Amino acid sequence: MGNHFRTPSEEPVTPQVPQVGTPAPSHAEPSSSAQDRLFEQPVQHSVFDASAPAADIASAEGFAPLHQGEAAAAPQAAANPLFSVPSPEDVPASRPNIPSPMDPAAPAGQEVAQPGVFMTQAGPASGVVTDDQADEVASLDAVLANNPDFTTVFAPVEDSRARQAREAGVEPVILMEHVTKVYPAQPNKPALDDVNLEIYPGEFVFLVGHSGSGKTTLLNTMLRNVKPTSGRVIVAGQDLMKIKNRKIPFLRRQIGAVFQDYKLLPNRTAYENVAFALQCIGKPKAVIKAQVPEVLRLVGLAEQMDSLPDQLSGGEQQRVSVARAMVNRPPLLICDEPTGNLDPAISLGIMKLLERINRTGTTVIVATHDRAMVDSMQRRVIALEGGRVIRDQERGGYGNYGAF
Ligand SMILES: Nc1ncnc2c1ncn2[C@@H]1O[C@H](COP(=O)(O)OP(=O)(O)OP(=O)(O)O)[C@@H](O)[C@H]1O
Repeated sequence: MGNHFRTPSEEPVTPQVPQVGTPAPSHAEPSSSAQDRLFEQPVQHSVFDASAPAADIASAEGFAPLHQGEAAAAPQAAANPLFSVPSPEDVPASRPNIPSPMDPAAPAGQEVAQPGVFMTQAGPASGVVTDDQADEVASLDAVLANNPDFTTVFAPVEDSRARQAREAGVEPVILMEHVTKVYPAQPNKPALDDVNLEIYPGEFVFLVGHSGSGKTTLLNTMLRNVKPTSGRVIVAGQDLMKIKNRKIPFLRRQIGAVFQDYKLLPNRTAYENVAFALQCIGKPKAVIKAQVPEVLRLVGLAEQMDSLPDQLSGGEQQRVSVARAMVNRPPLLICDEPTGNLDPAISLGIMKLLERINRTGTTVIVATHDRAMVDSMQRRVIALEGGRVIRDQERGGYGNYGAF
């Protein structure tokens, strides 16, 4: 997705560097023994500590290969203070800053419209909401809340989770402030237009919107593949507008990336594709030998390690790609239409896999056109339109926009 009008002279803005998810050749930075030691320890993850062994994931309850059945249980993230943001299940679906129809009405003339809020008239000039009006709005709210399609149309821009995290002193993994991107080829049509976002550790976020609404550009700014025209992008404490080129490989090794077209090396086996990601960041052979089979087992490909990509189905190839993205245990996983080439049943498996990875504490961001998936998972949804965030909903569905 999202390769419109790209020219070699424009993107990427930084030198090609090895990164998890985009294997690069052997000029990878040498390993440091400290990093390797860290990699081999049972880790307390920092937001940007990419080093937990895959065995940690395996030990996470229920995080088993897909074919081994269901029941992924609670995440281990709770044991980790840095991943202590409440899970979506723990966060009340209330809408704190949104006036309830049961609240006393604002004095006449002082009603403040909020974006996306289903506003009602405040009632008669006296400011009193009649019981009938309150009942009507309450029942409509209930309908909206229970129907993803309606909910997404009328949903408010919510910030309760962000506020909770902020109050708890947790830093966002991703912070975007007034981010605008104008590609030279389209000077009058910003691909991103004053985007403000906070994404916290452990969140699972869907990014939706029409084709061309800016999803890929937004993900690319997080990876520093695209440098915004203006604004501020902080990823795990690194200011990407100021980061030095030589530090970008370190940034990217903390971010797993999964793409619609898998981006596997065609002449390498599943094992070799995953191993290559570790080789690129200088992991010792012993670590690679231990980690790669483990992570392939976790994605249910224990039997296909020696298969070349063209001997695998689309879903299996995508699982190799997910394995490659997660083998270094990045705290952040960015997925650009990971199910775009897959049929619905296979897509479901990939999404379950991503959800399980998220349950181990990894922040997962998924750009998708998969309406059914977004509706069924009811996670945080950020909707883009014309490069602007038009909806940021703590738990939502796909909505009536963002479809093809
Ligand atoms: N390298 C580029 N040069 C010029 N314009 C670009 C470039 N990349 C993207 N655009 C434009 O920026 C806008 C956003 O594109 P982007 O690929 O981010 O959208 P998207 O939501 O990911 O779309 P899709 O769902 O089709 O992948 C579009 O108008 C697109 O044509």
